[in-house]
Amino acid sequence: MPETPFASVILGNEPGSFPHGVLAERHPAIIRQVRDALPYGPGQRRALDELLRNCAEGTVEPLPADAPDRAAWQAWGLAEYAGRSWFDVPWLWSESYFYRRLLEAVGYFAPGPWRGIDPFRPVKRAELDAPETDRELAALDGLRDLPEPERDRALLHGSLWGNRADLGFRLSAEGAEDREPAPALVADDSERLWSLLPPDGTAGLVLVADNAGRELVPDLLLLAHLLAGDRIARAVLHVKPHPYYVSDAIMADVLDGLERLRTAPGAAGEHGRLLRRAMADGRLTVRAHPFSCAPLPYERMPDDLRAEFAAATLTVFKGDLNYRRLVGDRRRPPTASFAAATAYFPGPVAALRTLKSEVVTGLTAATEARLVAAGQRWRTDGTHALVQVN
Ligand SMILES: O=P(O)(O)OC[C@@]1(O)O[C@H](CO)[C@@H](O)[C@@H]1O
Repeated sequence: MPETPFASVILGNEPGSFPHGVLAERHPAIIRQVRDALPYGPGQRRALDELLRNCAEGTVEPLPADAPDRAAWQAWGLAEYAGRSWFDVPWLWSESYFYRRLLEAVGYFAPGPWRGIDPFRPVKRAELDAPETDRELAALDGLRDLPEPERDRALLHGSLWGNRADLGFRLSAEGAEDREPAPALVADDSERLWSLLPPDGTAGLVLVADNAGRELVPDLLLLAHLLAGDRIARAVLHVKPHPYYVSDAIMADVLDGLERLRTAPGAAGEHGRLLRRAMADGRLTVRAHPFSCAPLPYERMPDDLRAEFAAATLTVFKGDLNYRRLVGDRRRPPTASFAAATAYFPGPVAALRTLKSEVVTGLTAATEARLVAAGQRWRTDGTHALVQVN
């Protein structure tokens, strides 16, 4: 299936641009953070130092011959991009491959004791254990007596704004968490979103998750709320098959999040226990598809994933990176149609995302003009959000 033909693919080779800053500054900062996070041995430290040098000045190197996912990466573009500068290949590709190389450096895929050890786990755990998470969970008790539409809205917005909790983003956006979110969404199709869940409660919802911790917890609460009220019959939660973009959720993070909920007092604990039952009886399943960490737009998804999304009543994509992959990581005007950009998608689809990179579609000209009048930071500073549906 061809990618949307208009608008050029974003590269990271323009000094001063946001993508360039991610490759030149955020990635080295992530390596330094990982180096300090766990007691890695000399071999791992050497490999991390080598990656630090390579990602700033060097070229994309192939994966080792025995890497389990070598064939997949060759097909995803490595065959074409090996030997080129990290800055001259599609930005989305370069970022994804950076995380793959980071896992290589710490021995995540190699036989031995470090296999499967998440280098980002310490930062993810610290966030999940933070007192802010307790406060957010306690706030759920205040929703009990609200009318249903208000509770719907609160839980949807909890999941939406939970996307600000993104540990990679915070590394290069100091104080982002403390900045007030903008009062209005730049696009709001929430009514359409709710209308896609039929009142007979038969819907199957797919939620393509983004970050662990303080984003995944409100995602889980939203699913629990929908299952508890028989608004959906079943849910599938897609997480990443391995650590990615610092705080993206993997299965271990789902288990941590569920445990955090199950052991919380009040309504949060009830939601957690409901989710445990839903997992036991198959109403809630978790998937970790290899394509979830692919360096490609969803337009190029494999057939099995396409069939799964086609069968869902609604698929919800969370977060900035999933948005870039959903609409294509291309330079489009913000008024380009979201419906056209997602026309390839095999079923009803929604995006819940705070804006942390420049890709955006579906804005009205008036909204764009209002935002641009105050500068361009709205596109990347995480203070604005959208709910879009096709
Ligand atoms: O997908 P998320 O967690 O909402 O955001 C991911 C992000 O922090 O990383 C990318 C840049 O590295 C951008 O897409 C965005 O800034």
